[in-house]
Amino acid sequence: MTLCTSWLTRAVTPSSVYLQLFDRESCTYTYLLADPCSKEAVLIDPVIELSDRDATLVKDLGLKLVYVINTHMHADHITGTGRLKRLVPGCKSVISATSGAEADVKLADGDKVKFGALELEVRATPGHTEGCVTYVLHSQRMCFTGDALLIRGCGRTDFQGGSSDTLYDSVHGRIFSLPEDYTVYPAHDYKGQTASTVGEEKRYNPRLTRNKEEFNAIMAGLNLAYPKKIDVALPANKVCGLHNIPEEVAAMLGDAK
Ligand SMILES: N[C@@H](CCC(=O)N[C@@H](CSS)C(=O)NCC(=O)O)C(=O)O
Ligand SMILES: [Fe+2]
Repeated sequence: MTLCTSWLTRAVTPSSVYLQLFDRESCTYTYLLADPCSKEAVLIDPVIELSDRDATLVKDLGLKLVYVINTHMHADHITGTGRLKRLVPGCKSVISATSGAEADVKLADGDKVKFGALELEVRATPGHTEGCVTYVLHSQRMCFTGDALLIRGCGRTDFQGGSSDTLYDSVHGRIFSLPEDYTVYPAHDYKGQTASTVGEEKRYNPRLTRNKEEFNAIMAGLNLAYPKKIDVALPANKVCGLHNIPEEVAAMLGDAK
């Protein structure tokens, strides 16, 4: 396939634009995916403080942002979804219906998110939260696992309807069932890792290679501190990140109130 915009080379595979972006504060990965021919694009898991960065990138690359998507209702940062809707008029917010959050498009297991010639398959992968989904871009052999599956780890299961039993079944049934060469792109990494593969995680994930009983014990013993921003992030993320934005964030964003 010929590239429609050849100077997009740093971002392009033969038939898709793919960029991994990082938020140093929350260690969140945001992904920009686009069809280089139609220029239709989606953002997955944007962070509110970096919405200007994301909007500028979309503009610079000449992309048409169609959807701003979340893998789940985040507890550790405010989503950039609502703010991006203001910065890039016309794009729609997207999250799973089971997340309990408001959005223009509410997804269910098996739905497809189409942009240009590309398509994300929605796989329900609850357990970290009730509403977690994994987005699979089969044409590029990529999956965006949110906090369900992290590189050599997984999302915690101690709030937002989390359940280690459910998470174990989600990862084994809906992610490890993908072909082993599919690249795994998580929503966070705290150790500087960027991507993995289904095959690597099946072999080397220290939690999910164990049996379910052992996994449940590991998760019950994590003893993690609650995310610092959980009390502001959850109410804000219920409405696409546009509720009671902390003053320092609102001041930085200027128009987000
Ligand atoms: N210290 C951070 C929060 C870190 C944290 O709890 N991360 C979550 C994903 S964000 S909901 C998680 O599931 N971690 C799993 C793990 O094993 O670390 C903060 O204060 O924001
Ligand atoms: Fe999370």
